[in-house]
Amino acid sequence: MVEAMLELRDVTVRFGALAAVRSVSLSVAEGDVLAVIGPSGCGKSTLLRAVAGLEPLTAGSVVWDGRDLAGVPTHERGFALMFQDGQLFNHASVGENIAYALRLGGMGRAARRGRVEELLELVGMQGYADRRPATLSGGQQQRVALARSLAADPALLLLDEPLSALDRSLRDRLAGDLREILVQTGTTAVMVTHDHDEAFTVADRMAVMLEGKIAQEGPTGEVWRAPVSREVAEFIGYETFLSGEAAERVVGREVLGHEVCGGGAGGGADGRVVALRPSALRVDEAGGLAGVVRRAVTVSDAVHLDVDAEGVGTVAALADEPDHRLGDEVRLRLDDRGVALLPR
Ligand SMILES: Nc1ncnc2c1ncn2[C@@H]1O[C@H](COP(=O)(O)OP(=O)(O)OP(=O)(O)O)[C@@H](O)[C@H]1O
Repeated sequence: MVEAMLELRDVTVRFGALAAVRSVSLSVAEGDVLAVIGPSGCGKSTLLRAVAGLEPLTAGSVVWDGRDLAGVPTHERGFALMFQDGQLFNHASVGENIAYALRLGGMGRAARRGRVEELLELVGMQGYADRRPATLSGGQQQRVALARSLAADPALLLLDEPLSALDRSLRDRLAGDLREILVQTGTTAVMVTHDHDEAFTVADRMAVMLEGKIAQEGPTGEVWRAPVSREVAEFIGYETFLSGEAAERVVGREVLGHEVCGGGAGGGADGRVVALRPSALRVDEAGGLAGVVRRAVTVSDAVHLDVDAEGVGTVAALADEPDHRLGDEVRLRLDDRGVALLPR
C-alpha cells in the first residue's frame, strides 16, 4: 500500500444546522489524482475548501504528509487552487499571470521568464506570454490558469470544476490534456466535478459524494464497473434498472446465475438489481431482445433510444444510425461491458 500524502479523517463541515460535509474520510497517495464527484449541492466544493484551509472544520482533521493542518493558514499549506473560472488578472499579461507566484517566491527575472516559457509549452500555449487574458478563448484561459496553478510546483493541486465553463467537445479534449499534464508533472491532485466522464478521464481514483457523505471510493475503473448502490449507479451513467424476470430476460440466466449463485444452476435474479448503461444495449438485427422505439435523441456519435422491450419494460439503448423513428421495431444485443449487478 502506497503511503497517503493527503488524509482526510472524519471531516465534518457544518453551516449552522446544515452538515454540508459529513464525516468524510479519504486519502490520496503521492502523484495520484482523486476526483470527488457528485450532484450539485452534495458538498464537494465545501470539502475542497476545507482541504485548502478556506473553510473551518467542525470536526475531524486534514493531514498532509503526516502533519495535521489544523491552524495552518491557506497560504502556508503549499497547495494551489484552480476554479471553474480561472480568475486570471485581466490587467496583466499571460506571462505576468503565470509568473505571479514565482515573483512572490523571490525567483529572479531571467529564471521566471524561462519557467513561464516551460509552463506555456506544458499547457500548449507557446507564444502567448504577451497576450491579455481577455483576448483568449475560454479554453485558452483555463490552460493559462492551469499553468499559473502549477508555476510554484504546488505540493497539492486542488481543482474545482476546472472545465465546467467550457463546451462539451472542448471539455473532452482539455480533460485528456489535463490528465497528461498531471501525470507528466507527477502532480498530486484532488479534482471536484459533477461530470463523471471528466472524472474518468482525469483521475486515478474516484469518490462519489452524495448528501455530504462518500457513497463509494475506489479506482475509477472499479467504480465505473461496479457501483455499490442504485444512487451511485444513476450518478455515473447507468440508466436502466431491472430485477426479477425482466433482468433475466435481458442479461440471461448465465450472468445472474453465475454471479448470484456462484456458478450453480437456476436462481434467476434472486431479488437483485441489474444496472445497465445505455451502451449495454445496442441496436443489432441479430440481437436477442425485441422492442419498439419510444424516443430517439441524436448526440454527436450515437443515437440514444428509449425502447419498450418485450416482457421487460422501457430500457435505454444505443444505435449507430440516426434513422430510428418512434414506433420502429428494433432488436437489441447485450454488451456485457455496460452491465453491473448491484450488491444486495
Ligand atoms: N458559506 C456557506 N454558508 C451556508 N451554506 C453553505 C455555504 N457554502 C455552502 N453551503 C451549502 O452547503 C451545501 C454544499 O455546498 P457545496 O458548494 O459544497 O456543494 P457542491 O457539491 O460543490 O455544489 P455545486 O456543484 O453546485 O457547487 C449546499 O447546500 C450549500 O448551499
